[in-house]
Amino acid sequence: MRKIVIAGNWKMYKTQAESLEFLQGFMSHLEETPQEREVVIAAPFTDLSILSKNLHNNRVLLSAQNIHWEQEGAYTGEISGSMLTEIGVRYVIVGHSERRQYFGETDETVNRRLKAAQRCGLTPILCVGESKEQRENGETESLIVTQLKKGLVDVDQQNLVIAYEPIWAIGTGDTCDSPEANRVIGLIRSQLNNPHVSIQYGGSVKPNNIDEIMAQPEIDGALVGGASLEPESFARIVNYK
Ligand SMILES: O=C[C@H](O)COP(=O)(O)O
Repeated sequence: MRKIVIAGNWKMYKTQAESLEFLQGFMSHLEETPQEREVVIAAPFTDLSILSKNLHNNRVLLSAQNIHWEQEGAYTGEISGSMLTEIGVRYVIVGHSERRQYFGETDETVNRRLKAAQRCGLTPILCVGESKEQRENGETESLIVTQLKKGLVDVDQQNLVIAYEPIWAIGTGDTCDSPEANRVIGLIRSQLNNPHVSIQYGGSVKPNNIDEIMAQPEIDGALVGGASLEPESFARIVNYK
């Protein structure tokens, strides 16, 4: 059975005070959210602890946006899995295109982070997706197959979510056509050895396109950036029809 997972990725937005203000506006909207939909917020490290203390039930699960592959050590600026699980974090985003583009993330480091997350019981959300240039050159399929093949070496597919995020659709308002997102997600599924892995779509998901995206048979959720920052907008997304 594939789970529906709707995750908001706050990226480098929201102080602690702003994150609590968000919760105040957001939680009441969840009364109408079907129980089987998993709602996740991937907040900056500094917000996770205070959010955890203010989320008194498991209706909203917390995610980090990165994790180091070692359990501890001299790795200035990094965070370990046990530091995250200790404060109640359940998910971690791994291999987001912004980490690949700006911080030197490779399929090999993605693989190490995925395994580290699973070792301490976190569910990783592995991001894959092509750039505009790669799409125009007809490289979408081969790129994604490579990202999966290298990223998933020795990774347990029983505890994994994948997000298909075409880079050209991120933060641009230029959403990938839903049938096309459905097709690529079908291709991703064909590369996996567990048919129950949930696969999200990400890239300019908004209140006005979520219904259409979630109507696609292969799409099991969304990874939402900008539209997850406002309570009403993210609520409309998690409460899609
Ligand atoms: O992780 C989320 C994605 O990068 C999508 O961001 P966006 O919804 O602002 O396009």
